[in-house]
Amino acid sequence: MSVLREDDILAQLAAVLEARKAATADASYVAKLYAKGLDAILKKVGEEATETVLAAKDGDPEHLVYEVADLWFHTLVLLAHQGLGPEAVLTELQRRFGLSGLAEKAARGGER
Ligand SMILES: N=c1c2ncn([C@@H]3O[C@H](COP(=O)(O)OP(=O)(O)OP(=O)(O)O)[C@@H](O)[C@H]3O)c2ncn1[C@@H]1O[C@H](COP(=O)(O)O)[C@@H](O)[C@H]1O
Repeated sequence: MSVLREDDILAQLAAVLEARKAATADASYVAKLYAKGLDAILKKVGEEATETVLAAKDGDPEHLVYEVADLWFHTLVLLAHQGLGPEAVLTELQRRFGLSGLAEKAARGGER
């Protein structure tokens, strides 16, 4: 069974991110990011991660949700740029589901 339905917002967004690979940079934020390249995308992911941390510290749930949405969005752009989609991450989370994080870490023999 697929981890993602076609009408799921993640699947719809992933389809738009794929389509933006053929778009011109002046008409689309995503196409502009693709044109800037991997380092620019990674910079946005780093910025949004920092903004998520700051939002969590300020205690406003709406602000936190807003920043996590920015972070998820930019990680989806990163995945698309690397030829991947959300289904790869969801499949990995599904594989881990029910596995104790502590047991998994012990099986690895400590830190990764
Ligand atoms: N979900 C998003 C989304 N979330 C955040 N953003 C953009 O990500 C940027 C967040 O960066 P910042 O908060 O740092 O704001 P900023 O100063 O404007 O950003 P920079 O100029 O520094 O990059 C903003 O420009 C937001 O508009 C998004 N841009 C697009 N999408 C989705 O992607 C689709 C395709 O977008 P386009 O390619 O622009 O049509 C859209 O229809 C949406 O569904």
